[in-house]
Amino acid sequence: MKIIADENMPNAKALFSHLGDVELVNGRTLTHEQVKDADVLLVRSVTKVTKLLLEGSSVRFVGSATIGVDHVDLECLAELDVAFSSAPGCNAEAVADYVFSSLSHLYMTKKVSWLNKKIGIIGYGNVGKTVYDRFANIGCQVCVYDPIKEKSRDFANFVTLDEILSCDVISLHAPLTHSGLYATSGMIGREELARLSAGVVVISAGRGGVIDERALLERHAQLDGNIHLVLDVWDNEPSINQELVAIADIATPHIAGYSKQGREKGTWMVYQALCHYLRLNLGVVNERDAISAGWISSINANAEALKEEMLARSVQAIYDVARDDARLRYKYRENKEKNVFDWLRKHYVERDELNTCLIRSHDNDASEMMGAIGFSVQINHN
Ligand SMILES: NC(=O)c1ccc[n+]([C@@H]2O[C@H](COP(=O)([O-])OP(=O)(O)OC[C@H]3O[C@@H](n4cnc5c(N)ncnc54)[C@H](O)[C@@H]3O)[C@@H](O)[C@H]2O)c1
Ligand SMILES: O=C(O)[C@H](O)[C@H](O)COP(=O)(O)O
Repeated sequence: MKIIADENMPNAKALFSHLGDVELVNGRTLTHEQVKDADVLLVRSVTKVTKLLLEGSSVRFVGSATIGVDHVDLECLAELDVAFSSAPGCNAEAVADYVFSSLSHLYMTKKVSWLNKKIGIIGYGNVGKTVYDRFANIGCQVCVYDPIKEKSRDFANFVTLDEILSCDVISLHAPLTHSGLYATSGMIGREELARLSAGVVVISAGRGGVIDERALLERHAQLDGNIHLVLDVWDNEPSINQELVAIADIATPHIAGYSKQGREKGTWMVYQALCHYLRLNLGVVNERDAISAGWISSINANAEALKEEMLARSVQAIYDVARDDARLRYKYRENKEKNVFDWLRKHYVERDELNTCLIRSHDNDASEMMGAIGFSVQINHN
């Protein structure tokens, strides 16, 4: 069996080699010629899986080690009778870590406070719910807009999009969709942006294309720059708008989900799906071996510090998003790589998730908050 896999898929050779010959390729530039005699195609979000790529090939199974599936033409796969599987939720914890690291950065560098503010989330899927639960468990006033999930029985504080737009922090976690009643392409346009108040924090870590970037630049100018932008996803990646980079508080190259565990889990989930498709017993490699435990470190929570500062400094000890923002700005300035955006992603130094770090504390309140924000917690009774 011939398996073509994106070279940025961690552990692909280690996991899939017992199933067939694994060839690693650049997913962004993949052609029909390269896949035509493959049986299995394993991709990440940079590969457009279309009729053009697959028609006339021997590919029978496509796996995407990602949460988002907007790069895959699912109708075409069904038409060609090609099985498909993605990795729902694989990096939801990583994206939530990104959100809280960004808020930590804004607090520590500009004293932008979020703890007692109104938080609005767009999209209540695996990522949105993880982010929502963290805010809710910390004790924040949090609401969510998800007109599709609202109809299910999930309990959450569902509100209108208008109400979300009046919040102090808005975090976007909807997929990119172009059709249907609730299509998200351009859903945060000029009209919606006009409703944002000065001082708002907007975090975009879902997909580029959900916010209208031109309108965002205009609104930023209208508010005299008094809007905090945290941008991980962009229109037209990998050629991103440098005007927008310049005004963003945090600009990163679509790495919100790039924790070591999140990326490995993506590969592992696709591996499981392929084994299932091939009707193979999954015993050959177990999950414990496929996903790193992380370097379990521990932090003593300092309950004396201000709560928001304690949270911020602890989060930053494990993942400080400023490192990714600085790297992006430096690399674009230096501009020696042909494709800075993809280079940064390919050479990303993964980080561990907050949950790989154990918080030790005598203080119950501090422990509870640290647990709520994503750490593992051990309460010290002596
Ligand atoms: N930046 C990153 O690294 C990164 C990492 C993971 C996921 N993502 C993106 O985040 C998206 C969300 O991830 P997820 O795991 O929560 O996906 P999911 O499929 O579990 O959930 C998506 C949610 O969005 C809701 N939704 C759909 N249309 C909506 C609309 N018009 N308004 C509000 N909500 C709407 C859906 O009902 C669903 O509940 C993914 O589609 C992916 O594109 C980005
Ligand atoms: O959808 C996802 O899972 C994320 O956006 C993912 O982190 C994208 O990473 P890529 O596949 O582009 O490496």
